[in-house]
Amino acid sequence: MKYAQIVIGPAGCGKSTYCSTIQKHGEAANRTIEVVNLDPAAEYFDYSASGDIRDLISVDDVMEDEDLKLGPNGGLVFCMQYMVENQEWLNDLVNCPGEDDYIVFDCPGQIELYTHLTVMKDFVRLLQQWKFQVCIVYVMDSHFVVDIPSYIAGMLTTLSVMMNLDVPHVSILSKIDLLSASSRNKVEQFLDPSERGLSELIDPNPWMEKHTKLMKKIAKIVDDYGFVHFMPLNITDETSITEALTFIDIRCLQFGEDEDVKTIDPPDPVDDE
Ligand SMILES: Nc1nc2c(ncn2[C@@H]2O[C@H](COP(=O)(O)OP(=O)(O)OP(=O)(O)O)[C@@H](O)[C@H]2O)c(=O)[nH]1
Ligand SMILES: [Mg+2]
Repeated sequence: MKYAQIVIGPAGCGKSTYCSTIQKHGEAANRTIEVVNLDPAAEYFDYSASGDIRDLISVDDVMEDEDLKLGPNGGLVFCMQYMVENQEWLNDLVNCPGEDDYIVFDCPGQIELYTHLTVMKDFVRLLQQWKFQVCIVYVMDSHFVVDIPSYIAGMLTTLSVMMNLDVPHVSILSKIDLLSASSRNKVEQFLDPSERGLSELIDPNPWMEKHTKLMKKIAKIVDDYGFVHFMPLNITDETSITEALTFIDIRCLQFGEDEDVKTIDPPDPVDDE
């Protein structure tokens, strides 16, 4: 079996940093984790890439094409589509890296690629056809989830990606090391709410009664179904990196487990109400 983490998330959230952190962590543990750059507009990353979409096509190539007349965003989508249509090149790319078949794909930061366009779905299906066990690692900057409404909004974005891509999934909260102590406490509270759940953390707002009610309902659904699993990642703390990688390996990829056991546990059943 082969394993693939597809690392996605908004621009600047820390995807490339996550990839290099995981690769270095693997090296220290004597484990080979290949990283492939799939961002055709990438300018800087500090991992050692065993493959790079820019060897096939780059956004600059596309934007210079006088027939296509595409800007940076359209150009990027074009590059991704071009890549999945070039299956032979892609197959060589995923077969090329070293002996171990554990690949982390560093993807672009354009959210539409994951929420409603089909190109990443096509990419996932190709990897599955090539016998990869695939999971999505959705990176989210923890600074954007330090209050309850944004935390819930973050969950909903993650949920829409989950529904579009339809493979095991974890959300990594990045840049935890940069949070103030009070913001870190808040995030910890959201991640591990009391038994009464996330919905109880929402303060009533008399000026936005309807809005508060809606948020409580959404939070209740999130509580009940446990749809989205957020995992904090502090890249300065080896224990935190180990915890994140272990969660992904075991819960999302079944890496290192018996070949027979390949299913993810369904969420706990809830009553219809
Ligand atoms: N301290 C700290 N800095 C981080 C962390 N994650 C990312 N950064 C910094 O945030 C900036 C953006 O990080 P990248 O890893 O390039 O983000 P990205 O998601 O790959 O960005 P795009 O590819 O442009 O979408 C860089 O300056 C990183 O050094 C983190 O967990 N801790
Ligand atoms: Mg990047």
